[in-house]
Amino acid sequence: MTKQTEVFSVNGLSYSYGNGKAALRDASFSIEKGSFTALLGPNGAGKSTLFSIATALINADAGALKVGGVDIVGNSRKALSKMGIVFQQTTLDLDLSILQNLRYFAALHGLARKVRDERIEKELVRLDLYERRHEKVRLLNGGHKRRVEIARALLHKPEILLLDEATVGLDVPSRKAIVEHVHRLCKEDGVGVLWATHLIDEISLDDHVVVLHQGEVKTAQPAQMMVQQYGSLDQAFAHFTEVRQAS
Ligand SMILES: Nc1ncnc2c1ncn2[C@@H]1O[C@H](COP(=O)(O)OP(=O)(O)OP(=O)(O)O)[C@@H](O)[C@H]1O
Repeated sequence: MTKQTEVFSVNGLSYSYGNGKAALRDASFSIEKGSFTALLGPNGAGKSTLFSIATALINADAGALKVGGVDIVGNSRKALSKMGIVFQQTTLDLDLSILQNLRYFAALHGLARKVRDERIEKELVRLDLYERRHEKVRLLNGGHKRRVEIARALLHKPEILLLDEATVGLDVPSRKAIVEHVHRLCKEDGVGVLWATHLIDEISLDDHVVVLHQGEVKTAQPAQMMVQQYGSLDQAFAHFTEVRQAS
């Protein structure tokens, strides 16, 4: 039975691209409401494959993925309405303004004008972008584009926010600002977060960590416990993946 506070779960998930190698193998973990879960894995671990299944781009060969208790297979519309997503590559329209991008997305979700405007204002204010709302997205730097994508992903009030390597290509201050903002969202809004990364320094001691390696979930536990057991997150990661992380 789905726990009341569980906003995302994968259970025995497997997928192969048909080349005889499993991109995901019997992967299981779950995310509670308001929890920040880092999906930590080196390149090729299977993170993007998991995101493709979560967004109904591909169907798993076996196992189940649920969003707010709703199975993505057969109910993808309902499951996706409970999920916000920020992909690795930007999916904003660069020739539209920030506001136009957000309004377009709000329309896709059928938000009424008043609700739409209130939510857009709230998200842009707390991301420090409200004054720039009429600027074309093309003119924004990478960090600000990411902020707009995060604002957009929250407009329909998802229970879970999925971010796939959201800080790739950003400078250190922009990365830090985004990591901090998303952690705040968990606390302030109670949204669950799945944060795919290969960068250990993006993880806080209060987070949960799922280590994915060669398609397998090697461990899923609080960061604090990993540190207690292995001395540091770096050492824990090395233990579970048997590779030292390149910086
Ligand atoms: N379209 C595809 N066709 C065949 N194999 C694929 C395809 N996409 C991914 N793979 C393979 O599946 C495995 C998991 O890849 P995936 O992209 O999910 O990992 P990842 O953790 O997201 O890595 P990265 O951070 O490099 O994107 C890898 O072995 C990869 O080579």
